[in-house]
Amino acid sequence: MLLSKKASLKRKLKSSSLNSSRKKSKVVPVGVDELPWKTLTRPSVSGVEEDVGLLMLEEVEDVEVVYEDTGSGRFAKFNFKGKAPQVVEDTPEGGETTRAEITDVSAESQKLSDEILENEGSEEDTFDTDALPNWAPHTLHPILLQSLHRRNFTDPTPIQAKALPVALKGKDVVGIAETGSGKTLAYGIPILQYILSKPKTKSNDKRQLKALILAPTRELALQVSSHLKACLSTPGPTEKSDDAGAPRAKGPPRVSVAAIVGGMSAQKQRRVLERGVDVLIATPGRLWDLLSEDDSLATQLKALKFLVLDEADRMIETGHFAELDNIVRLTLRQSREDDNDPEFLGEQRDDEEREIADGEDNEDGGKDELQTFVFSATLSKDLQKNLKKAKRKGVNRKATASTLDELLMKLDFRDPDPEIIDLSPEGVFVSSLKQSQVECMSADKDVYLYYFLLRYPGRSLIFLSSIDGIRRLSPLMELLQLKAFPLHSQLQQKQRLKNLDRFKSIPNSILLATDIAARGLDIPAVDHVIHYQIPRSADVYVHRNGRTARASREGFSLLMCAPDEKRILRGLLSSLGTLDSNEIPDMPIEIDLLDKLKARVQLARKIDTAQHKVKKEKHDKNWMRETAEAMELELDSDFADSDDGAGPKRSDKHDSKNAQLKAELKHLLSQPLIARGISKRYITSGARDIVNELIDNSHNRTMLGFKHSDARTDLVNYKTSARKRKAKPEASVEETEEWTGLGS
Ligand SMILES: Nc1ncnc2c1ncn2[C@@H]1O[C@H](COP(=O)(O)OP(=O)(O)OP(=O)(O)O)[C@@H](O)[C@H]1O
Repeated sequence: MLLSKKASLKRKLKSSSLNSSRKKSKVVPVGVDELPWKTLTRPSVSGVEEDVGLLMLEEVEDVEVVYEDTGSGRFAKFNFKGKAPQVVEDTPEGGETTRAEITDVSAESQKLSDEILENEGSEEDTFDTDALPNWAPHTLHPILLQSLHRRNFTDPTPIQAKALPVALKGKDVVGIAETGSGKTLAYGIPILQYILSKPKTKSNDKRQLKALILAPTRELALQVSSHLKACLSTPGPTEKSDDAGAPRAKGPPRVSVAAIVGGMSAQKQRRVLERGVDVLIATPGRLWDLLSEDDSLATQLKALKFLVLDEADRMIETGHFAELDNIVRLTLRQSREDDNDPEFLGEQRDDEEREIADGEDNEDGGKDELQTFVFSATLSKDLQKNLKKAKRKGVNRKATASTLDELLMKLDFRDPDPEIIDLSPEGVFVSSLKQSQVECMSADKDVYLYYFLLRYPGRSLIFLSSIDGIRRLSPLMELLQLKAFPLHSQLQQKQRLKNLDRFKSIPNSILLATDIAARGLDIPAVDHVIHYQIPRSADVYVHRNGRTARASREGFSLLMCAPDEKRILRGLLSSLGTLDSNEIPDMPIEIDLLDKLKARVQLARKIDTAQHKVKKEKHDKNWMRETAEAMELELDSDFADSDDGAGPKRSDKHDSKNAQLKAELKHLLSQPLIARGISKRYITSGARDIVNELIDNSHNRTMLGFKHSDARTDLVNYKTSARKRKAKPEASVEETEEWTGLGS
């Protein structure tokens, strides 16, 4: 049961059953504020409940809620039945605890908690660093170490190992490292470390914004927020051996982290901001909307301690440049604002002048206070060079090479030489990623895709370049009994998060996504990334592929390339500098099975078209009827379409035809898919021996005749046998055969 104490603070009230010892306890009526609330560890997955702007979740046990109807409405009363809060246990044995006493104790408890907050060295603040020797050089706060330990992050990742010493010293950092390499904590830890090392906020003080993290998509912003919160969660009372479940002293969270994104209640987000947060993660669009109506927030931006641009290159691509530019301007200290004055643009300053200017900045203490981090998996080498050159020599801002250069030039880097840490792999892609391609006609892509999904079950993320494509493919997948969820910008935010969570939690599922899912999303164990269309740029290809093979896991990607896309693919891969399309191996496909799958796909398409037609007819008819009613017109008998009961309605006829088609598809789907060379009569007499596979249960469940194998292994085996075939020119006809396509 959820109830709200203050508008912004939600608490979970658990009216639990009493154990025998608790039955002896006195029942005491108390106010909601006086209950012994316990802070809950919140789930780390992004979710609707979690991220709507709540500061914390709390629960309380042993409370009976009694509703009382009075003349002025219905009121809830809370009868506390359980063991008294820790501080209450001091009441003399047998002495009856009155409501007034609890109120006093509650005030006492608040005082106590404020005192604890002022003192260093609470229980949370200890950690045996021997348990994490590889983090020891960074001397992190015990809360961070506890969290790293709990999550089994025994070593910093390479980008963390390089970035942390520099960032913790207060330097600006531009970090480039492969997808899934732990960039979030590379900038997140220095921010949290800084805040945790400051005196704790008293419960009545409004927090001042210390860090602003800008991310290109809502999902990424929410994910960063969950990631940082997970670093701050300390074990709950039940996890502590020295604490027999007694609630701990209540206090504000050590660090408050909030996400501000579009598609969610702006009202709630405004309230969170009014209360004050330490770390704000935002998409530029929503933040700019809120900034334009909140002067105090704009003032807080001026005094920021950290500014982070996560996936900076993507942010400027998505039409966010204007908002981003405006927000970055607000973070500038006075001296740099002058720099950005249009009259100043294009002027060159020599090194000496610049040093003097920097010195002045440092003296007034303004500019020195902001530390800037820019992180991405893809920041071009040219851009990095420009950044260095421009910062060192003074910049001719009119001559910047790209929009991103322009934006980066505007950032308030405190250092003339921000530390550029480039750990992008030589071959652009993580070594644990295997890439493959399949060439086919556009019209055949659905069949090839269906083949791949049946042959290699797992968690597959399919990228399409248009929302229409997703709308077309979604119902098709459903009719083919595959679990597929759409993700695109025209879905409601709640639906987007729900679909993402379903995809995360169902191991054998499919996400049909546009490129809003290409960047930053950390979905555990994505087995396959499939490019249904060739991505529009090399960066997008890198980031899409980065959704698999994360955090040293293995991953697989499949490019589906139609003849008219070959040229684009060649250009895209050559711009990556290291890859030629011939170097991406062809995925082996059992051509013989495609015909069987084709029949299913064609029938599913037919049903979908028919369903769509019926829906459209119904919609048009309703519209006509409503319009006619509104205009007080009578519809003619043709339009009424046998609705007078004289014959079957047209829609009924369509429905029964659809039902027939569906039954046909159901029958097809129930038929086993049997590979060539298998005898249906005597399984032992076919060219392929499948008996052993059936006995040891190693067969593919949907395609009889294949072992249960993964796409990576099949690709490697196929490559090896292809090499052997090349060595022996008498390759079998079967292996070089091509599918003739969907046809009519
Ligand atoms: N030190 C560590 N040890 C083990 N796992 C880690 C460590 N740091 C981060 N991770 C995990 O690695 C995964 C990837 O991290 P993160 O999302 O920060 O990657 P990223 O580099 O930002 O990726 P992308 O470029 O795609 O945004 C996450 O699941 C995270 O929890």
